[in-house]
Amino acid sequence: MSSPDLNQVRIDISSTDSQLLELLSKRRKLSINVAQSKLATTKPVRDTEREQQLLVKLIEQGKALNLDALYVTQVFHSIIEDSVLLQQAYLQNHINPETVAHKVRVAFLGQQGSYSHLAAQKYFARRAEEVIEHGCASFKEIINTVESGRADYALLPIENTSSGGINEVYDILQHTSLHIVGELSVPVEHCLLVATDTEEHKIKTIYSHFQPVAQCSEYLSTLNDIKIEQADSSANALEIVSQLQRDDVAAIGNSEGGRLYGLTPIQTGIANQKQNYSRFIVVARKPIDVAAQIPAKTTFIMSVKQRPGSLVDALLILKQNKINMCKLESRPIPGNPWEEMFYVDVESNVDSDNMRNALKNLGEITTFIKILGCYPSDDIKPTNPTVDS
Ligand SMILES: O=C(O)C(=O)C[C@]1(C(=O)O)C=C[C@@H](O)C=C1
Repeated sequence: MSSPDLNQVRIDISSTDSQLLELLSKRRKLSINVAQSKLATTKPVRDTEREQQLLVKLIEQGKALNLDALYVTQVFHSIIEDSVLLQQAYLQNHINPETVAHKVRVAFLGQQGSYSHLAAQKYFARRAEEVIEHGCASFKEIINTVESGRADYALLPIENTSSGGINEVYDILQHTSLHIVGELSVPVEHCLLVATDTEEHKIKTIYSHFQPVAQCSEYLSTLNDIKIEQADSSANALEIVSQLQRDDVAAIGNSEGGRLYGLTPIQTGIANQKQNYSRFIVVARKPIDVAAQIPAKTTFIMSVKQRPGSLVDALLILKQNKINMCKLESRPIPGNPWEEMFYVDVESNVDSDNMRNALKNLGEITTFIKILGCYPSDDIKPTNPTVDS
């Protein structure tokens, strides 16, 4: 048998890919139709039972076509995630028409290639056709840029799965007039990046923002005689190393950002936790409404009376109203030694009856309470198909 002609096979592959794209686009239009129908019925966007039925059927059909179950599941998890995000965006635009914009100005920490820059690109890819980027040198500058109207949104990293909460951001939230309008989690894959053809044992100085240093502490402790030089951001570290062009310096950063500065990774996956994620919040001058069909989160801050059990009493109010708390952080209140401000994230829409009731009751027993924002939850967990094997 003569072997297939590569050029012809490639032409056939390209044509099949075009058909796949057309089908994906057709499916997306159907997702919008679903969203329109849910708008009228207020049914939730997510229907995991339907997803499970879909996946089981698709796995079965896939088997008959020689496609393995894992592959089919992965492809359709990604298709369904897109469908959910698309529907959520449609419903959010419908309920907040004033936020629909062709062009948005976004402030973030650092410059091109920083994790915040990559997160901003990811978040706004679905929300605006044009993003005007506004890199800032500090969190204060970011907040100021949005408060003064020079940018529409800011992205702030709030916590990381390795190094925990970012205190400076929590403290800033106590005083800003901005509101949380969104969140997103991005995988943080730290690498050791270099500008020349060098090796790990030759590195004497590592440039990095202090957060990656904390997140990679275990790897860094295995290196001998290393000096850590602090940079303003991860991207700033990449820029310095790119300018120095030395065999004995390296930066901690992500490989995508490194590419922008002509750097190559010599070690990958150097974070303490292999599943290293950063969660960002998106803030704006005006609060938004969250459609009832979408899972929402509300963030509020509160301080309680200095007496036994006051925090427990506050949390019991959430329990009595069947509200799940997904985060609790405490930070000192400047000028009030040993008093704490509590940051609470709950899985609830601020406009729901339960949440209104809880906030009313909390108002009666707390010494201070302020809602920082209500926003769509970023957490789209893939549905598990029940596969009989
Ligand atoms: O069928 C629905 O209700 C949809 O919203 C569509 C769809 C899908 O894309 O297939 C998306 C989200 C739901 O969780 C289930 C299925």
